[in-house]
Formats: sequence, structure tokens, C-alpha cells
Amino acid sequence: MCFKMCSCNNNIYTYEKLSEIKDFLKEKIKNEPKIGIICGSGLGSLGNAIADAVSIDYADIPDFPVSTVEGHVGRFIFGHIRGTAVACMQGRFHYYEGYPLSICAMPVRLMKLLGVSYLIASNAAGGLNPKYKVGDIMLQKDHFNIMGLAGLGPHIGPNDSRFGPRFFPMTNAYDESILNKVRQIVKDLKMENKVHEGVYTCVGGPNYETVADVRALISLGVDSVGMSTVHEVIAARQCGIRCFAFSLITNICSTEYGTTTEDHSCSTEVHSEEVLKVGKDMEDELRIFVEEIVEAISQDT
Ligand SMILES: O=P(O)(O)O[C@H]1O[C@H](CO)[C@@H](O)[C@H]1O
Ligand SMILES: Nc1nc2[nH]cnc2c(=O)[nH]1
Repeated sequence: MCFKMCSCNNNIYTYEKLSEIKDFLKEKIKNEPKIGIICGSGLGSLGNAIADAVSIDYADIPDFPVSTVEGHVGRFIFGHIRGTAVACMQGRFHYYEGYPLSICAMPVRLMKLLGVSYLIASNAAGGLNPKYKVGDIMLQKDHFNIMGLAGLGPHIGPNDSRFGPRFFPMTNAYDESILNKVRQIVKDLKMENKVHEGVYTCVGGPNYETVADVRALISLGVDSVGMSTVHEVIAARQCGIRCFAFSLITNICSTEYGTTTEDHSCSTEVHSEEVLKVGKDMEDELRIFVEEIVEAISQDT
């Protein structure tokens, strides 16, 4: 199957194609998942919390794309967290890998067909808000859809209303009742000193931001910047999935030009190794955090 960007914007993952993939997966899993989880870069260990795990590599799913980025294993894990059936993506698809946003967000529509009603999306992100430190967590209160303003989205092209209406609101994209539950979890786990609430944005990547980019994003009211999540949440809201998302702040975006060192690197540069390392350092804490969120959501009727 060709995953290339198509000038006519035809989405190869039609309702019929995704139904076939759904049927393929359903034969392999025991329970209908209620909650979908997307692991961000270096955050794949969130999947280690899953009991009765059935792992299915993306490469083994007919007509499915594959993950091409370090820190994204590239498989689904189906199973249970604290008794609730979940579908976890250890690895997502990014625009900079060459996938159009419709493919990046396609697994969310697949999750919907599998029975998912809630999405927990995580991402590694650069901190823009001056209060943030490396290792902090930012609960997404909202996102700023820069790529959407440029005319890119997971839902551009012919609309199949079986995935939801063509026009739909994004005012409450991030579910306030889930956020309230998470606020309580943050208190219970005594994480207040490292958890913030803010606005995320997704850029195309894969390069990190210039100082001018960073200054502009800050002036636009953005608190964290990454290369994912926004289009997944758009696809989820279109098909009625309730969303929660958070950023792990893996680096602080520089508002100042750094000094160039002898090896021609720069003192304020970000590198993907540090992004992945922060994810690894935080894996136990984040796993418990996500387990608590799953349990709290599962009590929702
Ligand atoms: O958004 P996730 O998948 O967490 O990954 C983030 O981290 C990677 C860059 O280090 C980029 O892929 C960016 O999007
Ligand atoms: N765009 C972007 N993505 C990231 N992912 C992790 N850190 C960053 C960052 O600083 N910028």
C-alpha cells in the first residue's frame, strides 16, 4: 500500500479498510478496549503496566504503517490496567516520517471502531513556559493548531460521516471532567510541584525550533511544543472520543542564542538523546500516573 502524500487528499484508510483491520485485531484480542493510550517518544514503558497483554506489531497488521522513529517500538498492546480493557499504542506516526496527518491520526479512528470511548495521549515536548523544568508534566488544557491554520489536518478531503461530522467544535477538546479527576490524582500523588496545565502545539518537525520560533510560540500563548497529538485529538473529537493528553517536558526551548563550543555544537541545543533519556528517567512515575488516570476514567459512567 502507498502511504505517500496524495495531491487529491484521498485517505487510503476508508471506513471499509479500517473495518477490515478492526476485524483482524478483534480475532486476536479478548476484550473490547474502553480506553486508548498513545505512548509518546521514550514513553513506551507506559505499556508495561498492562496485564493479560496481547502485543501485535504494526508490521504484522495488514496494510498498516510502521514506526520509523527511535523511542517508538511500533506495536499495539491490548490488555487490562487495573481491570479496565485498554488498547495501547507503543509508537505513533508523525508527519515528519512522511505520513500525511490522516495516516498519523488513523489509529484513533481504528480505536473507535474497536470500541474505545476515551483517549489518553502522551508526548515528549519542549518547555516554552518559563516556569517549566525538565521532567515536569504539563496537562493539556488546550492546543494551538498551527498546522491546521496552515490548512493541514487529519480530516481534509471527502468526509465519511461514519467517522463523524465534517464540521465539529473543538472548544472543549480536552475533557474537563477527566481533567478534574487528574487534578485530584496530582494532589493524591503529591505531584503538584511538577505538574502544570497549559497549551500544547504541534509543529511539522523533525528539526527542533529556532530561537525565533520559540519566541514567536511563547508570544502566541503556547506552553509546550512537540510534533504530535493535536491531529490525534482532532480525529478523536470528530468521532466522539473523550480526550486527555499530557506533555512530559523533556527539554527547555531556548529563547537566547547560545555560545558555540569548540566542537561546533551550541550550549543551548536540544538533542533527541536527552528527550529519550528524560522519558526513561520518568517511566516509573508516569506509569503509576497513567494507571491512576485509567482507574479514575473507568469509574466514569
Ligand atoms: O510527540 P512524541 O511522539 O512524544 O515525540 C516527540 O519527540 C520527538 C522529538 O524528540 C518528536 O517525535 C516529538 O513529536
Ligand atoms: N518540536 C519539538 N518537539 C519536541 N519533542 C521533544 N522536545 C521537543 C522540542 O523542543 N520541540
